[in-house]
Amino acid sequence: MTAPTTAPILTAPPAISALGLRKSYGDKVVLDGIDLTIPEGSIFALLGPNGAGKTTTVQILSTLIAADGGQAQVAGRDLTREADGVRAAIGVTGQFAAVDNLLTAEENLLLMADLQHVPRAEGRRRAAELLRRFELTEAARKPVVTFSGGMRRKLDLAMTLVGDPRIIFLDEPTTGLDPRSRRTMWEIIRDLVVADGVTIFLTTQYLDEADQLADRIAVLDRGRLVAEGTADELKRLIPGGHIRLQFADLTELDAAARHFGAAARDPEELTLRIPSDGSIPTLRAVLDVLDDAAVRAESLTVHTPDLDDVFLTLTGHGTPDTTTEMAR
Ligand SMILES: Nc1ncnc2c1ncn2[C@@H]1O[C@H](COP(=O)(O)OP(=O)(O)OP(=O)(O)O)[C@@H](O)[C@H]1O
Repeated sequence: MTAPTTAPILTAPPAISALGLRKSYGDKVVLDGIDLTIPEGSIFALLGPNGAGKTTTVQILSTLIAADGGQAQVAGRDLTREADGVRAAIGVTGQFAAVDNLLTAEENLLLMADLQHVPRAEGRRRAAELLRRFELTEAARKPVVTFSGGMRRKLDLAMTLVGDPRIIFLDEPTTGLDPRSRRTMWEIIRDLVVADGVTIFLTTQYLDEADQLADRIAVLDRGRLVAEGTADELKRLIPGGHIRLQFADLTELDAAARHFGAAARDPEELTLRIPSDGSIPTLRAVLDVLDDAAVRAESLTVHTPDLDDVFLTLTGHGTPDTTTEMAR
């Protein structure tokens, strides 16, 4: 037998791992056994509707509250036995933010640097760098109370970064922001991973946010993870694809509808929605049927399932807030 010639593959330990996390408030079970493995240098999204248990998960993993059961390691440290070590490695931004509205942006950052025991000169340097990076330099000396929602979120995140954390928890980082500010936040978040190699654990109610940002997504519903994977993997989990045919008038629509038994007919929109996997043979078959029947469609679009479909299928309910926000 010859000795192996290749070096053993060293895989980095996960930034966050959890097994069987549980939490109840009185009779109400909020987390019902959550397992997570999040690799270093990745963006993980915990996606769920209001009240699903997202904030509770962040609060437990960031040592703010204790779980009733299960175990977790964050930055290689045990959550309960080495809580101080966990705190030193993480930053938390979100619904329980530390921004003081009466102070200026700069004062908030310097205060945070002080609290983190960053030496005075280094604190000033980091504050200036963060203000520049988040395009807050001009507003640096203004009280935060005058800031827009987007500026406040940026400052909140900048304050988290003063301590140079390796793992960042972002609890609903773009809730309530207008579409433009959301895009800016997304760019900042992406850049953190690319430029600094940090790990990001974000919670969101927005399917498009998880789709845009996350390497992996877990869907949380009523305290349980109902699915986990990349956005594409999740989309593949479910059927729901269809071909949409648009017609010029009701006569053409009705003529077509007679040939597609399973199709949904929408007389107002003058469309026919035919369940389909979107493959070439099924497309060809649809076009052949239309040709044979001498029916003319104005346009044809193929719809592959998106995260909305996944969410609906997995949880049995939609995310009304998401729909409202995305429709703005
Ligand atoms: N301190 C508490 N005492 C009692 N119930 C609580 C407490 N904190 C959270 N809950 C309940 O636990 C459930 C999950 O709350 P959590 O804030 O984790 O949900 P979420 O997914 O973050 O929702 P949202 O998107 O609305 O922030 C909710 O029903 C909430 O009312």
